[in-house]
Amino acid sequence: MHVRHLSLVDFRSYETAEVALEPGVGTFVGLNGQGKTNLVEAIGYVATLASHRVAQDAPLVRSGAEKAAIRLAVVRDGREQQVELEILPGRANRARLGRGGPVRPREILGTLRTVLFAPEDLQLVKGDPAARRTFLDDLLVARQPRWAGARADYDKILKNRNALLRSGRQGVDRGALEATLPVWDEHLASVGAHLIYARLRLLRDLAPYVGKAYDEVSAGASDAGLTYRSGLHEQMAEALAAGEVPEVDALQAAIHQTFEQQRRSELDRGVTLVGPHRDEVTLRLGELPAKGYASHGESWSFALALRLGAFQLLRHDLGTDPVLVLDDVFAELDGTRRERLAAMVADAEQVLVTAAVAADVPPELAGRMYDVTKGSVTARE
Ligand SMILES: Nc1ncnc2c1ncn2[C@@H]1O[C@H](COP(=O)(O)OP(=O)(O)OP(=O)(O)O)[C@@H](O)[C@H]1O
Repeated sequence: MHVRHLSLVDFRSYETAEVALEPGVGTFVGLNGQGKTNLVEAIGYVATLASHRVAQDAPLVRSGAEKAAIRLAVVRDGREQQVELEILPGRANRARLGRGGPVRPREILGTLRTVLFAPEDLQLVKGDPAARRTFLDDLLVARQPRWAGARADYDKILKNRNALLRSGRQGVDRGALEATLPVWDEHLASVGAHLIYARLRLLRDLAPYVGKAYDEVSAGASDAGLTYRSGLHEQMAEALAAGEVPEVDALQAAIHQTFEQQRRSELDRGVTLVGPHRDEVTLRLGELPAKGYASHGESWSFALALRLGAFQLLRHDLGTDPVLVLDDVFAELDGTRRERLAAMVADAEQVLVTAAVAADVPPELAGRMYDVTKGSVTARE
């Protein structure tokens, strides 16, 4: 798939922008702070309903404006679909597909698929477990948008269960608490088991692509791997770390069993200690964890391999390429990695690149150039 046109109103630094795009490579070039990343951030937002840079929506709206709008024309297998999103911080966003009436924002997920690689991705390797959980869960949704609903349900259940446990610490009658808690245990175990199951299947499918991408980026046989580390009881945790994918029922039973083991700690601490929100994915190079052991260059290669692995998995699953976005990454890579990356993505249907200096982008990947200067985007002839 590819984006044929991008329109912005009051998004970040843009009052308005109209950008015609083409399949193949498009490179946005401009000095720092001119608005290159803002363009690809808007495209990524339509694909994921989230920014790769900020957790809140307010910074996405041009300072002084009340709302921002992004409109895209997306082409898949020769058919074009219009998708429009209005961002209203503090309120529900509004979405529209084609010429139809408003739809719930979640319904536009799947219209556009993107894989975005940015300097922030180094945190996938060096950062906290939350970054890797988000990577995995975002990829679940990119693969099958219905997982967005399960994720939201899980977050709600977790919030309610935590509130109940906290109320226990604040002196609410423990009898009443212990009568209500099983209801939330049941909800959490049910949705949580499905989420863990989906993550395990995703990891199993993704790992070979990541291993292959790592070897291509680093030109070596490094045995890059992914391991699921679960807070479930010991026997189950060992099985999951070994790459087993149990049935949902078995995972659900394991969550209940671990709740029983952890009951006292949960009541004392007032927080849920069991479930997918406590699990983690570790990245390995051979037997060593990447975090804390990998060199700076190896960490970059791993981050890149995760994104390129995701790209290959989606390409295989969907039968069409997601739009690949390489935001500001060439300046971070050494010459060899730059060239290997360029060779690896050259056959993607659409690659959007941002760079402060055109010379950082390998010439074979430069494609169509766009100059970005404060508030305007101009395609070079
Ligand atoms: N909500 C907003 N309202 C107005 N301007 C904004 C808003 N958010 C960001 N900006 C401006 O957008 C600019 C940053 O744009 P962007 O991040 O796209 O830069 P860039 O061209 O990718 O730069 P670099 O090469 O440094 O990464 C900054 O000048 C910033 O002040």
